Amino acid sequence: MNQAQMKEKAEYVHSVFESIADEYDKMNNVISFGSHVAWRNYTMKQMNIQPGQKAIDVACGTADWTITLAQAVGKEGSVVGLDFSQNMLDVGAYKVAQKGVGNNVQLVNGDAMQLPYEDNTFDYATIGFALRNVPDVQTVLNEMARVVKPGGKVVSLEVSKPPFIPYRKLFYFYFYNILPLVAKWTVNKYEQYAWLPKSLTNFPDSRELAKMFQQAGLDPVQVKLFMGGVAALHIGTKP
Ligand SMILES: C[S@@+](CC[C@H](N)C(=O)[O-])C[C@H]1O[C@@H](n2cnc3c(N)ncnc32)[C@H](O)[C@@H]1O
Repeated sequence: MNQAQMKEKAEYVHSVFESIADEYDKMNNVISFGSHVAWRNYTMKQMNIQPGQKAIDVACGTADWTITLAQAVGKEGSVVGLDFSQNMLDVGAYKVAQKGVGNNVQLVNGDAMQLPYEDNTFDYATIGFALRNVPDVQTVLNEMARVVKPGGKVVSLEVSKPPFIPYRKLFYFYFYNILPLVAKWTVNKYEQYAWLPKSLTNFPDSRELAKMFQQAGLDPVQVKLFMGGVAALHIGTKP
């Protein structure tokens, strides 16, 4: 992708999330049949984050993962939730206040492609269901690897491509054909949710993504597939 195409993608993605912020949480449950909650819980167990640690949740959206991280690091720790959609952050800010974690959460309007933090700042950098949306996956992984400390972890939870081809085709049928219709019936939005499957088309599969983690200097890289590979967890450690 050249600079102009990356700019165009970022502007389009920004407009999509600005317009779906209010129903994002509801649709997340509908689209994944609620499974994303179990995937997120599993991920947190694997991360084994400790009280007092520092984390950044990149492209945090409505702050679900940010809040879970804040609860895990406790009062002595701190969490930044960063996103470029102010409407998504506003929904997140309401939830952060409701959950009573406002003291150790900072929600920041910023770009995942250029994190406004110094090298070696955080113990964890997470990104949930958002790598597909960024203009350049490698740049974002490099940025996340840059801002974690040596020994820190970069963690991505993302929709993926099932390795077993017949199952992949079945999943694609649901993702490309049924899902936008479900969105139309549920929240009367088709175009914005037709973006979701499109965002997977050129996205790397779980093996390719693991290589990109390695290219960002992360080693080892653990990979776990969920539901036969419709979603994948990648955890890379900064040496
Ligand atoms: C599908 S939502 C995921 C939200 C949240 N991480 C979650 O797990 O529910 C994708 C988010 O990525 C954000 N995003 C996409 N590109 C971004 C970028 N370049 N910089 C910052 N945020 C970005 C969008 O605004 C949106 O909130």
